[in-house]
Amino acid sequence: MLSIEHLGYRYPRADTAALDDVSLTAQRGHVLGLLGPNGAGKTTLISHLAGLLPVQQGQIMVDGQPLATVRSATPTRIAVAPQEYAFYPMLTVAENLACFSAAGRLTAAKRDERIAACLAVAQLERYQGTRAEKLSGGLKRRLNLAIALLPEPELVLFDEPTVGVDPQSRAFILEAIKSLARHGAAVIYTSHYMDEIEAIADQVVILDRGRMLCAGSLDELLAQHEPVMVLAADGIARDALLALLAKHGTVLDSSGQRVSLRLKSRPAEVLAALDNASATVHSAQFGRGNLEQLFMSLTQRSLRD
Ligand SMILES: Nc1ncnc2c1ncn2[C@@H]1O[C@H](COP(=O)(O)OP(=O)(O)OP(=O)(O)O)[C@@H](O)[C@H]1O
Repeated sequence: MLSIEHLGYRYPRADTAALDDVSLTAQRGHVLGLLGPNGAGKTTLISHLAGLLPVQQGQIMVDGQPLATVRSATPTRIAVAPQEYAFYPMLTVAENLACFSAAGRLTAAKRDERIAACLAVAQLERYQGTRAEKLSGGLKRRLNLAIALLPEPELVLFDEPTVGVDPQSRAFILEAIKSLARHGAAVIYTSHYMDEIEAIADQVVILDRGRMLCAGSLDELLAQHEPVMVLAADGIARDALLALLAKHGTVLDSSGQRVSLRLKSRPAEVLAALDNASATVHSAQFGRGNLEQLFMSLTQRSLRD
């Protein structure tokens, strides 16, 4: 449905590009997860799709037509749930929805139907009469979600919708977004939480400093990389432990005697080497890595830096 080709963007007077040669596609019925640390370019990408930034380099097409053409012909096909709260704080939940549905040029009959449906999706029925400014952080995010969904968009963009949200609302928002894709929308979801991307995304793009590091399904991405071992050992000095493990792979992360290692050797060889060095292994897990470890192995940095 959406195809971005070789997108590049540099903010006025910036030294480096915020986006550099980014190409991706988003399909109906799928969630595309855009994972990257602070400053990776996620918001810049979403801002392009929201029509807030002009295309400087490359192109963005929706069903074969330039995005700008689609946006001006049928603006409601694409919706954005931005990072900021996008509603009127002084109005109640119901008034906000009425106001945004009027702005979305829905017919009166359709308007009532959509308001009811979006209240239900965001489970905000109980809060219809509450002024938006009085809602908790999680409920405010849910109001953002309800407003974004009012016009039944075909492509929905979520820019870190769970920032500052309690765990219950977070789980709820993720589930609502997944169900949106199940009902046929194309969804782009940005986050710097790898567990959210792992939970929600059918396809994953990892962005860093404006560039795409890799793209594919979660399984494809994780299968391309060597397995990871996470172990805790003592009876051996930390420096000696790290030096020993460095012979068997790349140390991704370590804290005290707990180490994550991208393996080059077989796990049994690592355990035998530790045994020979009189180390006591308290726990060892072996398997494919996660997105955080993949990011670290590609950049030698943490997603959370
Ligand atoms: N208005 C602006 N003017 C100049 N540079 C900007 C502007 N907005 C963002 N940038 C820069 O562009 C780069 C990408 O920023 P962007 O906000 O898109 O990243 P992000 O992945 O959304 O980060 P975060 O997770 O912190 O929201 C960063 O280096 C940032 O400093």
